[in-house]
Amino acid sequence: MGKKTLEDYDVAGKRVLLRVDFNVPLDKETGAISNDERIQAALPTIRYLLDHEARLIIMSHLGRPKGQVVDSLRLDPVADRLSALLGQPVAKADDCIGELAEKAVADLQPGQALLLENVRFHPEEEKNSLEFVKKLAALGDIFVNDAFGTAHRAHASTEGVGHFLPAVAGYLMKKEISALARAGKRPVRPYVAIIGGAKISDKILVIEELMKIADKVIIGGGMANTFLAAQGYDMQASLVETDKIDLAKGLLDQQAETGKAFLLPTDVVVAKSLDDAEGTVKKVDDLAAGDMALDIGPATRDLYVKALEGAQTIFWNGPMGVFEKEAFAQGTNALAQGVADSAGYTIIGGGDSVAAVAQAGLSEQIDHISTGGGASLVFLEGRMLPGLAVLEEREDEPV
Ligand SMILES: Nc1ncnc2c1ncn2[C@@H]1O[C@H](COP(=O)(O)OP(=O)(O)O)[C@@H](O)[C@H]1O
Ligand SMILES: O=C(OP(=O)(O)O)[C@H](O)COP(=O)(O)O
Ligand SMILES: [Mg+2]
Repeated sequence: MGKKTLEDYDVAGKRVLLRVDFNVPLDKETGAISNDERIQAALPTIRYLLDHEARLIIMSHLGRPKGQVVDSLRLDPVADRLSALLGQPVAKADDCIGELAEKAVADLQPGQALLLENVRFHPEEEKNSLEFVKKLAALGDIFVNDAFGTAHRAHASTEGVGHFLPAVAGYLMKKEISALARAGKRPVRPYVAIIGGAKISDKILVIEELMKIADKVIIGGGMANTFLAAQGYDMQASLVETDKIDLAKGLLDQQAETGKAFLLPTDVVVAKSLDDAEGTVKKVDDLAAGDMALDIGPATRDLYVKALEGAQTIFWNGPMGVFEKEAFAQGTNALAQGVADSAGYTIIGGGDSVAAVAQAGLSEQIDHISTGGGASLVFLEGRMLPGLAVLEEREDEPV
């Protein structure tokens, strides 16, 4: 990795400003944490810092509150879960800057932990505004970045503060980079990449690069709908990003020229509402008014699982459907089983994808479960991660 780590500084008594990605999936009905793997993944770093008598100040975002206070995205339940996992109290401040944060930091003793409120309640976080960065940085003496899942964002708490404090990587950051490097520059081939999920505008551009790097690209989930619309199918009420249809057309043209294997659904599971107890299987040219494509269909499932045969490297980000609802989880489950059965090196990344694989009970059979979806895609493309780039280089041998 070539970056300094938390072991390179004496943290005893110091105020350590730690960025983590506690953007955990929440149950759509109850708002409760539905999967806490992102919290668990940061525990080695948190435990090390507390054991070494740091005054630990933890920062994270949760969801996309767009610069406003959104009560359902407060971090109190996350502080409670972290406290339960650690077996010690975790204080919680109701803001990440200003008097509330400063007071909570001043009260911290060595070996104690504090979680600041959702950094995205301030619009300056995503803008990486200098004044906001300085306020955050003033809370700490050392910056540790363990938020691999957000390392592709150049935000105040992931990148900005790194310019004002000694800045080093945590254990999760280090582990993610070394595991993903195996699928990076020289993947063992055949290499199959699978992309699904809902963050279409964020991730569609990455597909162009993946089409160059991977031997086969499989598209499912919400991402597939925009491509199907680009092929001229009427996706009706499905999640489609209309302003990305032209981009998708361009990618399809490129694919036609290169002949690269690029798989799209031939059938989907549709429903009129997310609350429907079961969906209906339809061919992609057969959707009726009000139909939403919420999962890949059985023929597509078989096609995709077969396409994994013989793969030596598999990377998957983004569920094949709305797996949170049983009626639309079959595509994701079938593909998870296919990846689990593969003899190749397998990586599944993304906050929701990780939850989906855990729900399918298959996490143990995957070589690397990455806490980052967007971040691992950017890394595998060979692009720089701003949250990693800002960390100090090691002068001696790389770790
Ligand atoms: N066809 C679809 N229509 C709407 N949402 C979908 C569809 N397929 C998957 N999703 C949603 O995508 C979300 C995850 O997307 P994303 O955040 O990009 O993945 P990850 O967190 O694994 O990186 C899930 O909440 C899932 O319900
Ligand atoms: O959940 C995340 O990414 P992912 O859904 O791609 O895994 C990260 O916390 C980044 O969140 P963002 O995409 O709102 O910046
Ligand atoms: Mg997600």
